[in-house]
Amino acid sequence: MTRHLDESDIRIRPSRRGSRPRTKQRPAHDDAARGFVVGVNRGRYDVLVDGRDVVAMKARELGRASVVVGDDVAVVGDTSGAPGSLARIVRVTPRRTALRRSADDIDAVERVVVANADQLVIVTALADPEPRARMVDRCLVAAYDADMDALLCLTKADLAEPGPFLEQYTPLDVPAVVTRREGETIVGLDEVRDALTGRTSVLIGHSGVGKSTLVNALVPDADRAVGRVNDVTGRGRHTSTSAVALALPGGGWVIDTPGVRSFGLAHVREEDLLAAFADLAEVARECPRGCTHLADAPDCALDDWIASGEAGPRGEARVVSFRRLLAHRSGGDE
Ligand SMILES: Nc1nc2c(ncn2[C@@H]2O[C@H](COP(=O)(O)OP(=O)(O)OP(=O)(O)O)[C@@H](O)[C@H]2O)c(=O)[nH]1
Ligand SMILES: [Zn+2]
Repeated sequence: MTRHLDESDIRIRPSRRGSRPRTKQRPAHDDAARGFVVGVNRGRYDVLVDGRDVVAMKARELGRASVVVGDDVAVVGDTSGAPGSLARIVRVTPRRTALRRSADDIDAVERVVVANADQLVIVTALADPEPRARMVDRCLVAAYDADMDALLCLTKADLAEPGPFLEQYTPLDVPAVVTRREGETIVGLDEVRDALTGRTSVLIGHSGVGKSTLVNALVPDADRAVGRVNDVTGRGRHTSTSAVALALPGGGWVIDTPGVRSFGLAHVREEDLLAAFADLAEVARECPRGCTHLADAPDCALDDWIASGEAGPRGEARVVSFRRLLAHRSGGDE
């Protein structure tokens, strides 16, 4: 890993650059190591530093700033990773993406759940349990709000055809991978692996959809990847509800979110979601101020676009899908 510079580096660096040696009195931490947060456990952070699993706490100077799985951090102190050692996180690099949730659909105070992930993998069974379109929509909203890509992972195709369910997402261009069980093997894993390799992916899904089955197939030595998990499949796998990052053998990370089954989306504004649909955002520039862009919004430019025929069938389908997502921000998962 290379040393990086961020704003705080620049701010604290003494102006007389050439004239080191380092003084003892400033807390600049320019000797800090760079780390990647792979787990959070009751105020302790599992941080990967140069391939070592280091346990760290937040330095007091970070105050109430949050540190979450996926964060790129600077650590000082004992970064040996030796048993009983404890390092300190002194800095969090500005996040590229931030997956957020509100406590519920009314509480607009959100918190970040995972940082810097590239895509949200929405794991849904095609049957047993029945797929929940509304929950998928809500995950899509969360992904787009986070500036992440979305990937549908439809499991149990041995029990039901993916076609009808998948069609709902065609206008949104959500990519999908489909898996099924044949005897003891899961077919379709290669496609899943291709979609995940080299990227940081957050997996989310309701209980019973086959998420653990997937994680175990993708990360055979999930235990060692984080250096602290003792039972990958059983209960008690993670006593906390926080996320954990597992290294993929071919590169990239899978972030499992055992406690995160749904998202409060109160913090997501129309414009946040609209930004993920460049074509619609362009049209909506003509909207009246404060337009909600919902079906009942007066003079919404999206309606004119459809009425004029300019949108075409595909544009119209996109508007309908976009509005469905907007509407599903509230009202829970069911
Ligand atoms: N028919 C079928 N069953 C599957 C498939 N994938 C997983 N299962 C079964 O579905 C059940 C649930 O799988 P898990 O991997 O435990 O599901 P999970 O989403 O991790 O659920 P929790 O562990 O409760 O969070 C298990 O009995 C699996 O064997 C599949 O592709 N087809
Ligand atoms: Zn509008």
